[in-house]
Amino acid sequence: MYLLLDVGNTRTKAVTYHNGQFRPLTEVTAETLKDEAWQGVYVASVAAEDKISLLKQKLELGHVPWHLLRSEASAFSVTNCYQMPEKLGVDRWLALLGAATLFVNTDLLIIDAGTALTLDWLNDKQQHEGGWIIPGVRLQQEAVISNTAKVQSRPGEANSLRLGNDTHSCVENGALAAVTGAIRLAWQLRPAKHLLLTGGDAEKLTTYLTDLPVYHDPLLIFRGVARYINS
Ligand SMILES: Nc1ncnc2c1ncn2[C@@H]1O[C@H](COP(=O)(O)OP(=O)(O)O)[C@@H](O)[C@H]1O
Ligand SMILES: CC(C)(COP(=O)(O)O)[C@@H](O)C(=O)NCCC(=O)O
Ligand SMILES: [K+]
Repeated sequence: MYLLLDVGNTRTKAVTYHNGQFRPLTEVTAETLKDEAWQGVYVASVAAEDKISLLKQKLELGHVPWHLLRSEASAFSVTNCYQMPEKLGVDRWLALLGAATLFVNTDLLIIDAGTALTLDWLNDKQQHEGGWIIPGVRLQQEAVISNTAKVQSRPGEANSLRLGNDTHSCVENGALAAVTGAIRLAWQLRPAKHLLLTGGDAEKLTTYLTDLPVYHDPLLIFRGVARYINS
């Protein structure tokens, strides 16, 4: 049994991996992990470096081998287009590797709706063609709130594209419009066979993209991690 961790800028997601099966863990504490004989911990982290050593201590898993994954120029017949490949967020790299297990040699637009919203294109030769990074749904709201005097709102659950009629609804719905608008522009500029969506806001966003071939997969990054375990 392996423990897989995806450490993002907002929260840490965890799954167990055994015989090709993923099982999400809702609680990740020393107490909930202590009874398992872990074969290894695989970590995809875009957080500050010191966060991992703290996590290792906190989870009391110092005796288990930890593997910190890094973005590469190429692996598993997938290529990374960055001139400095290690600079591509490892979550984005693993999402590309995960996507290529679901749809082999297929044009894909891969979107991770996390703290930031990342959009990456993978072509049918499994070459990463590049992408975009924009503020995610919550950051869109925070950007306006923290840089203006009179938008005294608080980031909330953006749940509608209707025209707002007070500051709060204008900020919330505007954030959703910015994100879904960027996704639609991405699709218009360069459509693909499928639009793969993952991340904390993925489920919410699918509601506004029902006319596009959206494939929602909460495990996308972990599918990428599993390729390193199986290799
Ligand atoms: N239980 C939750 N805790 C925190 N954020 C959540 C939760 N469920 C959905 N979200 C949404 O997910 C976003 C973070 O997505 P996530 O993929 O976890 O980010 P990251 O990978 O950057 O840590 C938040 O901005 C929030 O809108
Ligand atoms: C773009 C990201 C911040 C997204 O991370 P997240 O919002 O999901 O926590 C992360 O992939 C990252 O730090 N990337 C490094 C820069 C790059 O990908 O070019
Ligand atoms: K992420």
